[in-house]
Amino acid sequence: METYKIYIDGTWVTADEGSNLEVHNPATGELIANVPNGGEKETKEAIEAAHQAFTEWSAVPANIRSGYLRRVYQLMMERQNEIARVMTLEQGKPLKEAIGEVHYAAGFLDWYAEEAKRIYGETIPAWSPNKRLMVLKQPVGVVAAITPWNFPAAMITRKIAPALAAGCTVVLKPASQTPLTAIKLFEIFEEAGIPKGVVNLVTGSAQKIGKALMEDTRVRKLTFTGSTEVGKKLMEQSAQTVKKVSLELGGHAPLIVFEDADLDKAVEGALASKLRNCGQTCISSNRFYVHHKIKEVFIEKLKEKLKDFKVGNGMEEGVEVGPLIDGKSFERIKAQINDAVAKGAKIEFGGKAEHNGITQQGGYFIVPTLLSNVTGEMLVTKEETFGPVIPVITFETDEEVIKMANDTNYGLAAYFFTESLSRSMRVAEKLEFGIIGINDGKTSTPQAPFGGYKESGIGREGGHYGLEEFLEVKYISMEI
Ligand SMILES: NC(=O)C1=CN([C@@H]2O[C@H](COP(=O)(O)OP(=O)(O)OC[C@H]3O[C@@H](n4cnc5c(N)ncnc54)[C@H](OP(=O)(O)O)[C@@H]3O)[C@@H](O)[C@H]2O)C=CC1
Ligand SMILES: O=C(O)[C@H](O)CS(=O)(=O)O
Repeated sequence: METYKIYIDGTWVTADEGSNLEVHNPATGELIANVPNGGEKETKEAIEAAHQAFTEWSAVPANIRSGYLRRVYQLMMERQNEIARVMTLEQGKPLKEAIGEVHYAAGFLDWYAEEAKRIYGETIPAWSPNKRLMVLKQPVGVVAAITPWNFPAAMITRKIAPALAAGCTVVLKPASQTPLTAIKLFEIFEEAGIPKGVVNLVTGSAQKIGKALMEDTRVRKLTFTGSTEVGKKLMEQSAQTVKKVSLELGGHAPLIVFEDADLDKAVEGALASKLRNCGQTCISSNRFYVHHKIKEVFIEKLKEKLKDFKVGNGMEEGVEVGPLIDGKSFERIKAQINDAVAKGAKIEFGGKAEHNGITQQGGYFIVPTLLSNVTGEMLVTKEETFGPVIPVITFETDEEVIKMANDTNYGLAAYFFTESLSRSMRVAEKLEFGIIGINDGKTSTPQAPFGGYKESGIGREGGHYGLEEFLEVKYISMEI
């Protein structure tokens, strides 16, 4: 069994106490690797390394920084199969989807290699003839990045690429379920020649690492993707030293199928948004609002398509829906299905929780489950599902469905299908979500701003917006 190391100040090291964290394959339950169980000591060493490296790295000319990012992009694309295989082993997503994520993740390096060269300031016409006013954009400093297990590569590069482009240095804590993909990326950062201390990787106790990062005044920025619950905790902790924060948190996306929708397009978009990563994404549609006049035909079309989806080990050819990440997720989703049925929902497809039992060398699989007769009292319409469950709720008027769609504390993504241009603009403007898909269930791309309203987060990642999160604005007034 291989035991990996963490990367601090340009060196691969073990954890001081020598203890390790186990990494398991969610499709089989088997132990696949050990990684260091780092804590306060390793985190402080990583912060010191990033702090020492910041002065030099922030002074590296933008085109040189851009060159480093471009090299990382090239290496990621050259090693995409190796990275994808590790990702499937530790996270479970089908290999084809893992390759797609590596391309998505590398796309942030490609985009920010260019953005690094365009961090413009400005001059402002002064009101006094003997003054000159200007604005500089400068890197915020040492960045703490904490990432989730559902996109083990993309959530790292979506943070590290703009941070390095801006001239910041980084300490990363990846999710404990998926550290191996992070290690692969740091091998590439090292191979690309990124100077020591600029990027640092610590695996281990979330609480200890998080506390050390949040308490340290040298850390000037927190960028986090994960649950709203943890995001709130980190936001509280970062307030003690007034860190800048970017938070990409939970979601509960509505997907609306209007009476005039192209139903084949709607079915395709619904399944794309729902079954990507086995529904374990914050922008997965969680509530399917279907106009009452087309509900039956929509459900029949969905059922026809669902029959084609093969559930299983992501390493197997043709598998399109892998396992859930762990037993906790499995139990939550089973409870949501059982709650819905107990309150009158009908299982139109799936519902079988194929639980081989992780203790008996099995994984946690749930057949994509289509529920009809769903009402607002059911857990599936309130709690983030993070799994392959499709609850269908009917509606009659535009006003009614917009009100239902907005009735959540989340505000990350929303989708709707209609062939009407005027309805598209009216509904898009009224939906209280940061990401809107119109006849489109696959919205994520490196060049666009990703982020949410309300308790889905603060700030944006991707596009030129993502760079601003790592920059300070300095105003200079000069008397001449
Ligand atoms: N917005 C999004 O993109 C995502 C949202 N989620 C939501 O979060 C739920 C749970 O998923 P999960 O990955 O466990 O998300 P968490 O929010 O629990 O974990 C996300 C990251 O935060 C770390 N973390 C957890 N607690 C702390 C803490 N107190 N201080 C510092 N870091 C901490 C985790 O480390 P460790 O792994 O060591 O616990 C992990 O690296 C999902 O069911 C879903 O609802 C999940 C993934 C992505
Ligand atoms: O599309 C994406 O980038 C992911 O859905 C991000 S998240 O689910 O981890 O927020």
